Amino acid sequence: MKILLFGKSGQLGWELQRSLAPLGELITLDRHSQTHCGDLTNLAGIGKTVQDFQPDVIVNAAAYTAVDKAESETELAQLINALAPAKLAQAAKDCGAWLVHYSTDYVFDGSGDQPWCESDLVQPLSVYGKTKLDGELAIQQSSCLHLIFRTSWVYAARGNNFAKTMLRLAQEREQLSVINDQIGAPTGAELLADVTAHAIKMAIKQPDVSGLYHLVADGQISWFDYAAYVLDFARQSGIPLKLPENALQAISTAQYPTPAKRPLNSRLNNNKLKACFNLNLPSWQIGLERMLMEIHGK
Ligand SMILES: NC(=O)C1=CN([C@@H]2O[C@H](COP(=O)(O)OP(=O)(O)OC[C@H]3O[C@@H](n4cnc5c(N)ncnc54)[C@H](OP(=O)(O)O)[C@@H]3O)[C@@H](O)[C@H]2O)C=CC1
Ligand SMILES: Cc1cn([C@H]2C[C@H](O)[C@@H](COP(=O)(O)OP(=O)(O)O[C@H]3O[C@@H](C)C(=O)[C@@H](O)[C@H]3O)O2)c(=O)[nH]c1=O
Ligand SMILES: [Mg+2]
Repeated sequence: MKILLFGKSGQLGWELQRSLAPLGELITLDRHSQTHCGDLTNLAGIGKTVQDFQPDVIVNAAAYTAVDKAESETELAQLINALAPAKLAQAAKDCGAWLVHYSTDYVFDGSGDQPWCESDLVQPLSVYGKTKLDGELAIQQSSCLHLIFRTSWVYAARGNNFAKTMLRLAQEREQLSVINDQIGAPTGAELLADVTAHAIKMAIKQPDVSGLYHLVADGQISWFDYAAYVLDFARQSGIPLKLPENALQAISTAQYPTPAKRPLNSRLNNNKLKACFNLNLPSWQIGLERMLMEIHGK
C-alpha cells in the first residue's frame, strides 16, 4: 500500500508519521517540501503531487487552525480548509485512492448539552468552522472513497495547544482566567493517529465504511477544569508555577470576548466510529497524562 501524507509537521501529522509507517510505503510532505509540492495553497501543485505518486491512500493532516485569525484571513482559511481538500478529493477520485481528512467540533453551533451525532445539523459560528465544513462537503460531493474524522481540542507533546498554553501562562503570570461554560473532550494526536491507521487497514478491505465519523477521547470537561487539571499535574510533578494555587479563575464565555465565536457544547458522540471499526476510545485523562509526563520529562 502506498500512502501520501500532507501536513507531516503539525501535531497530528507528526504522530501519523509514526502510526502510518508500518502500513506500507509512506511519503510525507509539508508546505516546505522541495521535491514535491505539499503546500495546500498551491492547488495545481498538490494535484500534480497526487498524480505523480498514484497513492492508494491520501491522508490530509494540514489545515488552517488559527481560529481567531481566520476571522480576518477568510480567503486563506477557505483556500487551505476547503479548496485544497476539494482538490485532493478530485485527485483521489481520479486515481481511485482513499482520502482521509479531519474536521472539527466547530462545525456545530454548540446548542444543547447532548453529544453531537454525525447526522445532526451543522451550523458553524466561526470562519474556521465554516471553512472546515466546506472542506467536508467538498469531499463528500466528490464521491471519492473517504474517511472524515471530526475531532476536538487536539493536544500533543509536539506543537501548540491549549494545555501547553496554560502551562506557559501559569509560569509567566500571577493571574489567569479561563472559560468554564464551553464543554468538550481534549483528544490526543497519538490517539487520532492510531485510530486512523486502524481505520485505513479496515477501510481498504471494506469500502462500505467510507464516510464521516466523530472521533474524540471519552468523557467531557470545560476549558477551565481542563486548565486546572493540567496545572495540578504540573504542581504534583514539581514544575514551578508563578500562578499561586487556587488563583485560576473561572469565567463565562461572555467575560472573554474573542474575534471568533466558539460553541458552548462541543461534545461529540463516538458511537458510530466505535461500532463500525470495533474500537474502544480511552478517557481524555489517559492520553493527557502521558503527554504531560512526556513534556515534564518524567
Ligand atoms: N488543533 C485542534 O485543536 C483541532 C484540530 N482539528 C483538525 O485536525 C487536523 C490536524 O490539526 P493539528 O495537527 O492539531 O493542527 P496543527 O495546527 O498542529 O497542524 C496543522 C498543520 O498544517 C500546516 N499548514 C498550514 N497551512 C498549510 C499549507 N498552506 N500547506 C501545507 N501545510 C499547511 C501547518 O503548518 P505551519 O505550522 O507551517 O503553519 C501545520 O503543520 C486539522 O484538520 C484540524 O482542522 C480538529 C479539531 C481540533
Ligand atoms: C488562552 C486562553 C483561552 N481561553 C479560552 C478561549 C477558548 O474558548 C478556549 C480554548 O482556547 P484556544 O485558543 O486553545 O481555542 P481554539 O484555538 O479555538 O481551540 C480550537 O482549535 C480548533 C483548531 C479546533 O478545531 C477546536 O476543536 C479547538 O481545539 O479557552 C481562556 O478562557 N483563557 C485563556 O487565557
Ligand atoms: Mg488555537
